[in-house]
Amino acid sequence: MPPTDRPRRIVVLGSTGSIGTQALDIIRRNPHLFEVTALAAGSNARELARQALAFQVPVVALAGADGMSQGDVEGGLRLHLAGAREEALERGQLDLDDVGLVAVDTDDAQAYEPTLLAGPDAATQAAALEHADVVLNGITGSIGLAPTLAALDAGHLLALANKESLIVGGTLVKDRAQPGQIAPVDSEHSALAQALRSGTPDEVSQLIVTASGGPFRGKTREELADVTPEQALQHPTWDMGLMVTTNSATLVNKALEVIEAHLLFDIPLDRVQAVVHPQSVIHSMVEFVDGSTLAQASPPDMRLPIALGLNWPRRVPGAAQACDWARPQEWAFEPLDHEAFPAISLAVRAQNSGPTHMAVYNAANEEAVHAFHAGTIGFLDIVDTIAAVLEAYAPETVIGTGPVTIDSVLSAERWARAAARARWESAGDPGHAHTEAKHLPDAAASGTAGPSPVVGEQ
Ligand SMILES: NC(=O)C1=CN([C@@H]2O[C@H](COP(=O)(O)OP(=O)(O)OC[C@H]3O[C@@H](n4cnc5c(N)ncnc54)[C@H](OP(=O)(O)O)[C@@H]3O)[C@@H](O)[C@H]2O)C=CC1
Ligand SMILES: CC(=O)[C@@H](O)[C@H](O)COP(=O)(O)O
Ligand SMILES: [Mn+2]
Repeated sequence: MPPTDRPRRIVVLGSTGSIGTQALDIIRRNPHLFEVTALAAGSNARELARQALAFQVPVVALAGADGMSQGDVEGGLRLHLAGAREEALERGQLDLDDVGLVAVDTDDAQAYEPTLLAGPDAATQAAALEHADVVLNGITGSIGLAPTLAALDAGHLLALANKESLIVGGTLVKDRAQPGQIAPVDSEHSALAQALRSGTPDEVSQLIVTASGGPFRGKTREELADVTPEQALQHPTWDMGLMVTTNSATLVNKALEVIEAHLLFDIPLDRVQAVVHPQSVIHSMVEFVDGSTLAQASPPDMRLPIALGLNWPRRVPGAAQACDWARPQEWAFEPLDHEAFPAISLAVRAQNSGPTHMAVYNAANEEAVHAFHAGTIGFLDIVDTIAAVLEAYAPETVIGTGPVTIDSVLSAERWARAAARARWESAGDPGHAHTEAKHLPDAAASGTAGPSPVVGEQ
């Protein structure tokens, strides 16, 4: 556990995203508790540079867009740092996403010379920095796996928003973590962790993960056929990044979260259930063996679980607004519609099918979500793609029969991404993508298909 006699040194991975910018707001409001040791982002060099200068961050990491050379990524970051310095010297302040105006001292701006990390492994290197205490993984997607493993191997507390890394890594991630080394940031899992403090493990009867139901709650499968990317991004209660917002609309997010709860809290999958709660005020519940159910409630604001994750296991006073009990309000619950939204039952079957099936599920979903937003496939094709790719997945031919390793997870992912893309790339009729065996990649050739490994190049 990080020391308590000085501010915790925080590494923020995904600092330019929804989780990352809200984390910086918490850090800024609590300088006695936190200081920023490193920031890492994907391609938003401008915002990253402004954050780095405003927070005087010693290490700044940028992956860069696909195909960019390390030199170009670093060069671009240097240019943006110079631009941020110029603006700060001129105005005495910088306006940051979610943080607002931050005053920048002239001498600090002039003297600022951070260490730069650039390229695909930059976030992983930042996660492994020796002098850090806490790594917040707020990267989107299974590209967050290598940084998650690096943070655990370095012995840091891992404040985990990037659920994908736990789900695709499965026991590989769990086995690397010391007890208590992962502090959940996902709102439902933060809620569960808080409620679980009320009883011993053998007193827990089941975990109940709440779901907003997304923007299409109540729609039938037929009604979902023509929904647009714009509609899918209208989340009823949360303001989040594109991937997780789309996943909320398909209920893939809830599917991932059910598996996440199972893995994080060592509860058998058949004792984790999901229920729709449209207000997103109760973030999840734990039912105990005596019939008692404990719920964690707060208005939907990720600053609460982010702050608790950064300061785990202690709370951060004033992190977010509490419920207003003077105001009339209603909290509703309703069962899931598994027919219109089959993502959760699909995930439960996948998790029970083998240790790499959820890596295949997630990779197929990531590809399909990008294709949906590119206008290549329809909304229903997202989960249909996951189902078809899982159906075609033969682990013995794709990854062999040995024990599961990082490399085999990455091979399964590569195969799944290629299999998903084959549905629309070779279909010839992109608007009506569908999977047939002939469209799927040859499993034996999967080692050469798809993007480069996430971890394998370290
Ligand atoms: N947003 C929310 O409220 C919640 C999010 N989560 C989870 O948290 C994670 C982040 O979500 P969210 O903040 O919404 O996502 P966003 O899309 O808003 O942000 C993603 C962040 O990841 C960065 N990134 C992408 N690729 C890399 C890379 N290779 N190396 C380093 N950084 C990279 C992006 O950088 P850039 O912008 O520069 O490309 C950006 O900073 C997801 O796993 C999500 O499921 C969970 C609960 C709630
Ligand atoms: C805030 C958070 O944790 C998100 O993962 C949220 O849960 C998404 O809402 P859904 O319940 O609609 O998936
Ligand atoms: Mn969540």
